[in-house]
Amino acid sequence: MFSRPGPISSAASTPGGRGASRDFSQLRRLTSYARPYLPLLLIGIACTLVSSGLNLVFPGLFGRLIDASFLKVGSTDTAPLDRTVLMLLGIFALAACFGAAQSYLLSRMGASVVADLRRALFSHLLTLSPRFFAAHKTGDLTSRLTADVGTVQTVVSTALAQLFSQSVTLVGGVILLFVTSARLSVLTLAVIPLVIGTAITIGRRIRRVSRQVQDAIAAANADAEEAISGVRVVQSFTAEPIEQDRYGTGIRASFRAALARAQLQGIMGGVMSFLTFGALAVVLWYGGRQVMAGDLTPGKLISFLFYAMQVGITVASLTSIFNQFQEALGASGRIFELLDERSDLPEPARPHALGTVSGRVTFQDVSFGYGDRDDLPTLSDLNFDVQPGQLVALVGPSGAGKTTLVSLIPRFYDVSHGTLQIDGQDVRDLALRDLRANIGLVPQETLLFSGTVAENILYGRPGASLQDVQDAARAANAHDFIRAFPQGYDTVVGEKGIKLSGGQRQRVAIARAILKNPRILLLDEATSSLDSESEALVQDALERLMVGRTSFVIAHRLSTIRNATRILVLEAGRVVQDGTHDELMAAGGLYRGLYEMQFRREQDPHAEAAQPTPA
Ligand SMILES: Nc1ncnc2c1ncn2[C@@H]1O[C@H](COP(=O)(O)OP(=O)(O)OP(=O)(O)O)[C@@H](O)[C@H]1O
Repeated sequence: MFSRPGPISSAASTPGGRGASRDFSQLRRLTSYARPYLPLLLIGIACTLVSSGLNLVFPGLFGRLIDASFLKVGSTDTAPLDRTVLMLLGIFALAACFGAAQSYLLSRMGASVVADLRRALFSHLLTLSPRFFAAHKTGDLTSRLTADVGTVQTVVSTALAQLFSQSVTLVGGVILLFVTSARLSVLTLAVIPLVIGTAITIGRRIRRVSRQVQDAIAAANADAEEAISGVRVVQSFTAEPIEQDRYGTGIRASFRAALARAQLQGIMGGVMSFLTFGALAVVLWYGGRQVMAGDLTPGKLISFLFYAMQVGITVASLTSIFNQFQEALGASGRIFELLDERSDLPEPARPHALGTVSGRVTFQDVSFGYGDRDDLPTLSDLNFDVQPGQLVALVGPSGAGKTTLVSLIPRFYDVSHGTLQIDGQDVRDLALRDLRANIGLVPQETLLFSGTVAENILYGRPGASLQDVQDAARAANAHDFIRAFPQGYDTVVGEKGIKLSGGQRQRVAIARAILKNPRILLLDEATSSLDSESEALVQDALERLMVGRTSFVIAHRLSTIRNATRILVLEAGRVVQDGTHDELMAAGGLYRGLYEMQFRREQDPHAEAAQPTPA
């Protein structure tokens, strides 16, 4: 699920001016997600104030109880004891109620904020361009959606609640310490800088090692994800030991880092508890002398000890909350970075209305490069005009740029030079939604989504009637095999459609495109060998799909090439030949060579097995 974190993981906050101001702006941004839940937050804080305040009453009452009752040995008047214990019970009950309300309200706010954040992040991801996805690992993106948002969730829901309650306890506790005994307070508070110092120094190292644990687990997970999704390849190569080794190495690294973290946590726990209890011992020693001298009542000393313990525990937990906040800031940095990612396909400020599309497609002086090889554009000087309803076959050697050309039409990439027009309008002047609503894509690798057959077809036009779905399936030669399934259209296709055969998947994808009814069709014919009956069914469905639409077909089949109104022959990103089958055959050159090679292979599939395909 998680991949190795990208280089951006250094977004974790750093001490110092710029880091601190970035932390602050991140915190502000994070809190902006809490704004819709302000009432929840305010009521939650109010509950926190009440429950923490009530908890602070307990040590004082306890001290009073000791002075009023326990020290009066032999007294039969138990009324003060009864009253105080009743009050204590009442206070504990009230504090518990308010504490529960506080925990629920703040957790609810945290869960809501995080759900909003996840939704915003996912919706935003869907707007980004293929260029972005080519540069980021899926595992890294899903890890931000799950692990990073999860880290923020822990902090927003639990640590935030604790931060409020502990802060109240700390401030109240320190005031009450001074009220109880100013001298003892000074003595006790001298330890606090030591506690904070230890927590911060060791805490920082724990955070570093925690990050190593996370990184190592993320890396191991990325390996596991790859091995599991490619389990057939792993098994067919009997490569299980290699994968076990790879995963084992990652897990060993995470184990070592986890051990180091456990050591540091052990040391921190020991030092903290020694400091806390050591301070209490000193207080007991000094306070005991004051009691003996009659400067302090025993009850007050006990109250003081309780307050000191409360303050000590609060300081320790505040330091751990501080560390959690630091982690959450790092994680939210990774999230905001994605949210700030802008698509490199800007939407026009005032999109032109597209209206009813006839399907004319014009390439004018189009050049295009992916940007990583500036000197070598992938496509150069493309000039052609395709009339509505024409079938254009794209042929050419592997790597010539056929797929790239086709992906410019739905604006998966923007042209580097020139213009690409649909019905005479530059695609960059159209709203992406309008443009893509008119384009149907049937890729070589058919991708179905987990869900039922019907849901997959409906993807083409959500809200279509069952009758429309069935008509589309019929036209795609898919109806009969779907009907033959025990669950019919409700058959679950499995992840990526794994439960269907290759030919069945293709026909469902064709039905989906038919239901969408686009004016322009982009088709990458599958090269995977289907048996001839299945291939004939797919071919027949495709032909029906293409009728009346402008179709660009990355052609692998002779029949498509022959039927095409026009054939564009690409070589190294340029159209080197353009014409009908007959014209190009007569002209000789690359097309004729490719055609004859494929023709020979179709006659005798074994003869040219080692040769590249025409398309
Ligand atoms: N996302 C990408 N980023 C960078 N370069 C790419 C990308 N996709 C393709 N290329 C490069 O662009 C060139 C054209 O690739 P393209 O996939 O368009 O060729 P093709 O003619 O469709 O090949 P094939 O018939 O083998 O599918 C190749 O050199 C390829 O390496």
